[in-house]
Amino acid sequence: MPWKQLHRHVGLGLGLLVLLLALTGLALALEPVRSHAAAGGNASPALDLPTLAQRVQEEITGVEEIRRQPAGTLVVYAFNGEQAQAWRIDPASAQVLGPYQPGLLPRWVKNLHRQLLLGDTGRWLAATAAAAMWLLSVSGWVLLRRRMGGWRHLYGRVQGSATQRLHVQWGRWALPVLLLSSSAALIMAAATQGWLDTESALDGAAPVSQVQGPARPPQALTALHAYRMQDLEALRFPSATDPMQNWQIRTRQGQGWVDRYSGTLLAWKAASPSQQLYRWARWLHTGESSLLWTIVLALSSAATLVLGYSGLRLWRDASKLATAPSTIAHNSPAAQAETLIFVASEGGSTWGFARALHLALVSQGQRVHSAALEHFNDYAATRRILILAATYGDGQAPYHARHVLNLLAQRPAASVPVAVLGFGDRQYPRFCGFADKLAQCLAARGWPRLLPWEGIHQQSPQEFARWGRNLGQALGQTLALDYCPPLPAMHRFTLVQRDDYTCPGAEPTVVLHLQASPPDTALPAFDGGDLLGVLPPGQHVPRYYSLASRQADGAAQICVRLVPGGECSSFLHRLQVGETLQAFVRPNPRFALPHGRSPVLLIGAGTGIAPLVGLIRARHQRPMHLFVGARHPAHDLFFGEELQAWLAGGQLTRLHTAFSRVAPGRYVQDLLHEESTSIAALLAQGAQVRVCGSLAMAHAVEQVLQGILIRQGQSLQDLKEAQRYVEDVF
Ligand SMILES: Cc1cc2nc3c(=O)[nH]c(=O)nc-3n(C[C@H](O)[C@H](O)[C@H](O)COP(=O)(O)O)c2cc1C
Repeated sequence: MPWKQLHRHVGLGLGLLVLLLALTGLALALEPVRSHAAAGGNASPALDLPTLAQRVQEEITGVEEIRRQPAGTLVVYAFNGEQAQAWRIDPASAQVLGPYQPGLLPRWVKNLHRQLLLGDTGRWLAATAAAAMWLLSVSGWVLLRRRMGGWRHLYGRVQGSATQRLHVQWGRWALPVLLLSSSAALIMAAATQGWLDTESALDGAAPVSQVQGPARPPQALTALHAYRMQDLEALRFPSATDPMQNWQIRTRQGQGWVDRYSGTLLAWKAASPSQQLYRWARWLHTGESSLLWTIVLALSSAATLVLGYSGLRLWRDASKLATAPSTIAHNSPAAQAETLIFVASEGGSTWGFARALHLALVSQGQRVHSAALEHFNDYAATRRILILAATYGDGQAPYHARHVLNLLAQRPAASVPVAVLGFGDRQYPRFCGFADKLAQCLAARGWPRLLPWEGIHQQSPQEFARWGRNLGQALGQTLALDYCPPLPAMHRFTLVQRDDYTCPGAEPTVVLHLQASPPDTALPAFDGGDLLGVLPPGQHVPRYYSLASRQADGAAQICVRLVPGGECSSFLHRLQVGETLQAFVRPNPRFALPHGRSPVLLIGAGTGIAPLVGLIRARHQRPMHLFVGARHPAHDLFFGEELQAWLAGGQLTRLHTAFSRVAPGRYVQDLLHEESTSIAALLAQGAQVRVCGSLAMAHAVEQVLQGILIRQGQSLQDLKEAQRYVEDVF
């Protein structure tokens, strides 16, 4: 079932109605909290039922009925001569507390909630909103499970943008409650339509007493002693003028008649299953007799507002990103195209890359057809197939392409060469896992390979352009793929300080201290390890640099090595104090440290030290061990002075350094080898590991740590899956 479409269409179509009911539901949930507070003021124990009835009868003339409201408030209805009266009474003494006046505003809100002040039509609309909420909850669960990679990971760390995280985090706590509450609302709506027997009035054929004599006072009615006060819903007194009438009682369990002359039970009618169901539904939906549940309901109503807001933003972002094949210009019919492009995408961004590739090939004079991956096929005219595939969950396919591997495994290979390009993120344990599986499956089935499969990290425009050049070579053409996914809003930063490092025989490096231009209230809060996307003047492709500081540190610090011919690094190296640049912050929540006391192993080399410094700055109050590689202690140990100060102050527990240009010439992986015993001990204590640096360094580090872990009966994959081992690789 297309759950995403269902969730989206119901949310967009009926969202306003659901939000109105959520708002009024929130107001109504606060009302029982108020009456609980009012009823809970008296700490003395409540009277038993016969005593209460006796005292009420003595104190109030013309008593007809005592009702106990779900929150515990007792109301006595009496008819004094010509006038109907209602009094609130104290459950502990039966004394009159004052006249009973239900508030007008809560009644108005209740009407708005139940029938939108529109009578029968409104009741149907409210029922529709309940059904919409139910559908949103069910589809939300399915989508949540899919996004998190299974039920087991449902409450694990959430990935994605701030809005995605907001939607998932609120959703996974609120959904169970919203599902229960909307199911209950549907049952209540069925009852309102008369499809369910709820029978709440004290009526029915009243049995007649067989005994004669004087009527007994309430305390002498033996049957009345059997009922608990907390179960009572209503007790109706027999009429003083009609000797045939008896006592009637209604409790949660059912209703009965007590003989006014003998005090025995004349008849008892237990609540039917549909009445019980209705009671449960009312309890679940209104939380009326439980303060705790009322608070939970109020919170879930508030969550609906947050979910509505974040859902709308997600929809807006997705519709900006998604480029369905129908909106791709020059999309030739599949059977006539020389090049077929198949796309697997969950969030839509891969479609942007596909579109750029499509247009670039069309501009070379090719006939190109782009389609979603589940339409994978080949035709007589097909000369090549290009697959662009994102990875989701834990190395899995985007949902729409979930059956593609089975499909490929069943079909015979054609002689058409195929290239697979993955889109993913190296911080996930299975980088581009789905593209990898696709490439393996195609190779196993015997499809010729146009290019070795490759993975693009974090939608990097540079990596995409490089792959384009390789593809061009394979096709004997020049292919310039100049595409960058839509960027977030830019902010202006001013350079306030620069620390230059020059190392003989190596490219210079600079640490830049940048301050957002005041007053920039729209700049999101950032942490060490998040990324700064810098846009050099006249360019539209950003370069990402890890942040070595938090917003609380006053300036955004980045560490930039000059890349020969690199436009962005050259621009940053030329930047002088007082000059400005355009940049934005991209959150990197996977790299952040989770709360806890377990030790932390920070491993990095070169400019890779920057995000690790950002983590140390956050003063995590836990053992922090830094392993860092550089060329020479005097030339390129970035943040060297700060590191010494943090070591002296205890913010950093141990600092291990390896210098490649100082005899005997060691790298960070050599350090890890030497310290393998202490590292093994830290890992056994549940250490968190963060690694940052070049791909080559990250591989070397992985190998050493894998060796240590195997001796402990663990593997690096275990650590990655537990998100204890996270890499930030460039
Ligand atoms: C919930 C979630 C899970 C992800 N899982 C993986 C993964 O297991 N491996 C990987 O390489 N990338 C993973 N990614 C990163 C995406 O594949 C990457 O951002 C991709 O560019 C998204 O493309 P799309 O917008 O077309 O779906 C995940 C992203 C999210 C939000």
